[in-house]
Order: sequence, then C-alpha cells, then structure tokens
Amino acid sequence: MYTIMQAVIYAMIKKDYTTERSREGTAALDDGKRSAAMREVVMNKKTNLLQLEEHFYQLVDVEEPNVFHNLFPYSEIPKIAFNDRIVPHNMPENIWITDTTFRDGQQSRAPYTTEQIVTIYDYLHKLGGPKGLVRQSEFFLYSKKDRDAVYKCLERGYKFPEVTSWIRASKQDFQLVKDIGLRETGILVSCSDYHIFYKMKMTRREVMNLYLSVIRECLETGISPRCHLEDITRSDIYGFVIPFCVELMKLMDEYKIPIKIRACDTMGYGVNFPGAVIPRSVPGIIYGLTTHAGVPSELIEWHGHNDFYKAVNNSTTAWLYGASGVNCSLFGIGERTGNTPLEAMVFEYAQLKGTLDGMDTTVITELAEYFEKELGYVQPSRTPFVGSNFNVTRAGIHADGLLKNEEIYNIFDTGKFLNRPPLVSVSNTSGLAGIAHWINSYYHLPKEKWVDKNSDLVKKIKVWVDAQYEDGRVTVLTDSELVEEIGKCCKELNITI
Ligand SMILES: CC(C)C(=O)C(=O)O
Repeated sequence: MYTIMQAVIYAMIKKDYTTERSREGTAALDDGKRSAAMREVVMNKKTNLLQLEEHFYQLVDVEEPNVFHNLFPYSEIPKIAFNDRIVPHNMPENIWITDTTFRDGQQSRAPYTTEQIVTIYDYLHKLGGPKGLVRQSEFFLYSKKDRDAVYKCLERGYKFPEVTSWIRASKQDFQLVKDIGLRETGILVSCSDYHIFYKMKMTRREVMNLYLSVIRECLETGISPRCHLEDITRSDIYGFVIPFCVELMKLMDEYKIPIKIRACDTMGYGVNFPGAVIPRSVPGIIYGLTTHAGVPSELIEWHGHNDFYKAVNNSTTAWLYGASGVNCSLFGIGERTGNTPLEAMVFEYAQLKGTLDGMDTTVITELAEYFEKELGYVQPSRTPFVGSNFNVTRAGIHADGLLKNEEIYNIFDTGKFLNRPPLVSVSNTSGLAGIAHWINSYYHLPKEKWVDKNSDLVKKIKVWVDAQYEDGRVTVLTDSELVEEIGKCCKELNITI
C-alpha cells in the first residue's frame, strides 16, 4: 500500500495530467514540480510506484478505434503536432545495439543461405568487439533451414551477439525455443488501433487479455519474452500501451523473468523534435515507458523504420531518452525503406560515448564487400560509411583542400576506421588539384613523393581530361583509363612515379 503523501502526490499528478489530456488530446509529460515529485516516488518506493501506476493508468477500452486521423489523415501528408512539453534527457549508462538482419532484414529480401547467415553472424561478433556491443541477433525458427542456421551460430559459442528467436506465439513454439536452448524470444503484440481493430478485429480489452495470456504461457515455459509493440507511433500511449506495460511489469515481478519491451516504429512516423506530441514523439514514448510504466531502461529497445528518413536520428533519440537498446539491420536492409542501419548506430554510439568501446569498425567495410561479392548487393553509391562515393570528392576546389589537409574534406580518418582513405574521382570539375590527389592516393605515394598540382605530369593529364569532356563525355573517368594515360604521359616526360 502506498503512503498518504504518495497518494496526495498522485492525486496532484493525476489532476494535472487529466487536465492536460483533455486540453491537448495528448499525454502529460514533464514539468518541474510534478517530475520532481515523481522522481522522489520512483527513487524511494519503486514497488509502490507500480501499484500506483496500476491505479492511475487503466486501459481505455474504446468502442471506436482511435486512429489519430488528426495526425494521420490518410489522404493528406501526416502531420507533426507540438504541445511543447519537454522531456528530460535520460541516457542509460550502458547502451547497445541489437540486430534484426536475419528477421526484419530477411523479411524484405531473398532468404540467406545457412552459410551466409553464419558468415554474417561471425562478422557481427567481430564488429561488436569484446564488450559485445552488438548484443543480440534474432532468428526465425519456422523451417529446418532457419533452425540449422541457429544451431550453426550457437556452435560458434560466442557470448555475443546472443542468439534469440522470433516465433508464432504458441505453446509449441515456446517449447521449441526452449528445446533449442534459447533464453529469449520475440512475440508480436501489435498495439495501435489500426492493428487491434482493423487487422485483429478485436477490442483493446480482448487483445490485452490475449497478449497477457500468451506471455504468461511463454513465462511458464521459462522463456523470456520480448514484446514487439508493433505500430507504437500510431497507438494510444496512455490508453493502451502504458496500462499494458504496467501489466507486463507485474508479470515480470511474479515470474522473476525479464520481459523486454520493443517499441516498434513500424511505419517510421516517429519524430525526435522537442515538444512534439505523442504518439509520434520518440522522447515522449520512452519517457512514458520508463516513468509511467516503470520499465527499466535495460529492458527497452527501439526498432525504427526509415520511411521518413528518420530511422537513425530516432534511434539515437531513443538512447538519449532512456532506451538501452536500439534494434538495427545491416545496411538498413528491411521492410520497405528499411530499418535503422546497424553500421550507422556504431558511429552514433562512438559520438555519444566518446569511444568505440572496442567495436571494430573496419568490419563494416568487410561486410559491405561481402554483401557485394556474395549476395550481389551493391550499396547505393552515396550511402554513408559504405557507398562507393561516401568519401570521394569530385569538385576541384574540394580536392584542392584534401590535397592540402585531408581533414578539411573527410568526416574522420576513414582510412583508419574503415580502411577507406578519402578519394577524388576525376571528371571535368576535378581541376589540377583533383588529378594530383587522385594520383597520390591511387599509387599510395608517400608524402615526400606526392605530385604537385603544378607539376608537368598533372598539367598534361589535365589537357587530356579536358579534351575528353569537350568531346561530350558525361561520365567520370575510370581508374584504368587514367592509369593508361598516366603511363603514356610519364613516358613522354621521361619520369616515373
Ligand atoms: C513486425 C514488427 C515486430 C516489426 O518488425 C515492426 O513493427 O517493424
């Protein structure tokens, strides 16, 4: 039972919250007095808080679906609305990446062979480093081929990425997870009224009861459930998600088995702008889960999609506001526009934490090469970190800068971290500096042997390059064309490089 003081605080909070909700049709977030009171309650009496939340956040069992047509009017572009409620930063001390290359990733392309899965899994292990920052990876268990891949990955004996599963939510499948020797499984618990009413044709109460009974069955088998709250960015956070998560936390207390919450931004509607309203606000959702549903950070993961180009920023935002995990797929390969690219979050991690903590970023280049050679997957050339042009400059003026000091036009030491030193490609806009840089980097010339942009060789090549474009050429020059021409010019000038 909670104390009278806590009850008073809650009455205060509830009054405030209810007024806000009716005023703005959205959730209460933070403001000075209330959050201080909340924090005090959280820090002093966690269990009591959960009891209080239970009283406070009851399921709102609506008769008609709330599909937020004010934010998502289907025949118009979705809207981003603001109530200017600001949520405090709350980055957990430990943050990490989880992987869905073999689940969401594989859903959107031809299946990988068992051998390919094992090779990619090896790479993920190496990339995550000794601290296992690529912490988990999830696998289908549907077919024999899926299960073979799991067995082969388990045989590797790596602690990280931990192999987890994705199954149909049924007793037999929970048993299968257990028999294979896995500890955790993902379970689909779609949470927006789009899914509850239109897809499942149920009420919120019915769906919640169904989910809770399935999760209870999973816990009975001794398996830790990871609840994938599909379409959370179109869901009623306070009317469904939080009451549901409060129930999940109670089950966790009862069974003493961790229950994870994966917040799935299925359609990529999440935004990270301060003061945006839920359900689109990523900070607001994470705040609601940690503060109102009492879910510990280490049990919250964000799963993003890139429909509005926001997958990376939203995932970083989830970290910043209290989710320990971000769920990603390699190169962002996933449904429609894809998921949060795993390699991007490696660099987000390093930027937020000031260290790679042992992650081996050169593996990203190896993986990109593997995907190209083995799977025929060529990265769009301008893709950050892995596209053929990500650190290639064309304009002469930029090449001039690169020649003077690489730091001017390269994002970081890409040679060191990705085995990809910056390059210039030669075209009509490269200028003398571009050609000089190309020669120096292509032939790996030591600094003392660098050719200067005013050298006879560079001037001669420039005449040849200009002539190509005067004849109407529109493409960049290939390496072999340049090598041939440089060879000829060196002969004529009687020099070697
Ligand atoms: C199917 C669900 C879990 C998902 O991946 C998503 O919502 O994006």
